[in-house]
Amino acid sequence: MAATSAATQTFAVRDSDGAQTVGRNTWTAAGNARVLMVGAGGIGCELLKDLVLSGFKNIVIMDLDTIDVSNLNRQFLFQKQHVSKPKAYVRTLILFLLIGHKPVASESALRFNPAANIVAHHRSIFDAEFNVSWFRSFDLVMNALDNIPARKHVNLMCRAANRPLIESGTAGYLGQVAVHLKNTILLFGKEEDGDISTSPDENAKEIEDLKREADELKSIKSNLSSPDFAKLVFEKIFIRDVQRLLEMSEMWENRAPPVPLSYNTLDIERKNIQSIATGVDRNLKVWSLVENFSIFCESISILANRLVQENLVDSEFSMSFDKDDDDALDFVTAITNLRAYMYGIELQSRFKVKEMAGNIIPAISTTNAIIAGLMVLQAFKILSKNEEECKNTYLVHGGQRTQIICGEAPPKPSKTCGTCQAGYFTIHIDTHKFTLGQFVNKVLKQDLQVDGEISINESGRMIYDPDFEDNVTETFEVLKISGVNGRLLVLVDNDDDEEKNVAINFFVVHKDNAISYELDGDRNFPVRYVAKAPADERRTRTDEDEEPSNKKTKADGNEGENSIVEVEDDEYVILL
Ligand SMILES: Nc1ncnc2c1ncn2[C@@H]1O[C@H](COP(=O)(O)OP(=O)(O)OP(=O)(O)O)[C@@H](O)[C@H]1O
Ligand SMILES: [Zn+2]
Repeated sequence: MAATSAATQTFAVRDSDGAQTVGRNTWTAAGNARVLMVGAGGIGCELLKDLVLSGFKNIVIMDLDTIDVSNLNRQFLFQKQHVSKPKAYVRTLILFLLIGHKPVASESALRFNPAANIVAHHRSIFDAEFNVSWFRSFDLVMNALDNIPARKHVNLMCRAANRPLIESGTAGYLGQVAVHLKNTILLFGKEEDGDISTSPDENAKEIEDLKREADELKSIKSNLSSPDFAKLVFEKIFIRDVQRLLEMSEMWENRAPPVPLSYNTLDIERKNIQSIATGVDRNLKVWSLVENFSIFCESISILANRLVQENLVDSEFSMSFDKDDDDALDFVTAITNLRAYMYGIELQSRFKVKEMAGNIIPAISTTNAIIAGLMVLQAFKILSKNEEECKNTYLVHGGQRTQIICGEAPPKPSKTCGTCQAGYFTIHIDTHKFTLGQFVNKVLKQDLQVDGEISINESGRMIYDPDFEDNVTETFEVLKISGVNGRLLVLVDNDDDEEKNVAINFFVVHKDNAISYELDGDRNFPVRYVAKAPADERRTRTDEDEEPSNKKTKADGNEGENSIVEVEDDEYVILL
């Protein structure tokens, strides 16, 4: 096959070439490292090529998807005949072209040897068999994903397995590479700021407003089948809500106030317009105010009718926006334009609204290529033990900056972030014998000295809390937390489910005939106990202070170093 030899010639890298380029030590470290690459799409495609060409020899690829025609314009390794094949599988074939070795099929994976040992899984990274022990088998994990849940999951697994993670993302011309080393793991994206506190008066007013709003919406919703439904919605959003806002005069001191629309006037004008543009024009032309009004009325009736029909079958059914649903897009275009008109904002075409509301950001292959390359540079630093030189790297475009690529040291773990502050343990037990009660008393209370109101969740299912002790005599097997990778999240304070309250994660591994338990993990994880204090005790506490009366807070310290610091207005964290 001509293509094969051409590709082989172009891409083959001899050991001596690579060693000369990056230095023998780095080259050897890359060659010896076992790397996991999660996601084989836009970035992954580039990354895989870069890894192989940079001397990496042991790579595991994971991608759950198959190739779509729409991928071909930028995921250059894919060709037309690969459409609908698993991405992971085709990667292997393509590498075969790159370095000229035959793929050998195995059950769920394909591998080939000897220059590079690449295993491809057409699977989701969430699958239970990819557990902590499995993650531990890698020296480095690289994410080339397109969604936050999968990124969070890999982050969690890397923390638990104590493996470095190089994270990536691109959006149009923008891109970023984030390095998550041990103890610097952060969630993808920015930490959220704490809640802004409100006074009791403000709260009462807020509750009253929320109630009024809920009643109003309920009454409108009860008129879904009424011919006046469009009018009811219109009058709420474009008249009453605006009038309420206009009453807050301080809001409009420095900007132009909105002008409420008139249903009746628009309704009369609507009868005079001929027909709304169709076809390409409908998408590209900016509709007039009356056209927007008319399409608003039409589309909302269609959607309301659809909702009524669906609710006959499933009373819980609710609609969500889909950019490819024509009626939904008509509705969103019209209603945003009506609102924009009211505020003197430029109206937009249906096409533009689709791009914005559908969050369509063109994928740019150059950006993916740059980001993949930058990931490999960070990988070199980690593998050649120069971790302190790692940088979170940003590809920026426009604005004030003159440089396109900027780097900064990865941020320190956040003191208020649940993922940063959580403890991660693997516990080896005989799941047929070990009971939940033993876990609570021996592991949590005695060994880790966790105190307070603990509740335990497993994959979203609550299995224990202080008012629900039914399971304490059950074994893990009976509770179906068996096998290789049942994940327990220990939540302290079950008043609210905020993620930051997740204090300790346990990965349960079954061990035949284990007499007691073995616990692997860093016992010096920062937060031992997160609890909400009653509102009147909101202040910074120290060891000497009295415990909040209704909480069994324990500062567990004998060196006087432990202190309870207030991290947010209504919460104490004990730092060890
Ligand atoms: N849980 C997961 N396990 C394994 N692979 C995943 C998981 N979630 C997402 N992926 C993969 O990550 C890749 C992300 O690549 P990319 O952002 O280029 O997406 P794409 O689907 O190829 O392109 P686009 O979304 O732009 O059409 C996809 O191939 C996707 O299948
Ligand atoms: Zn964090």
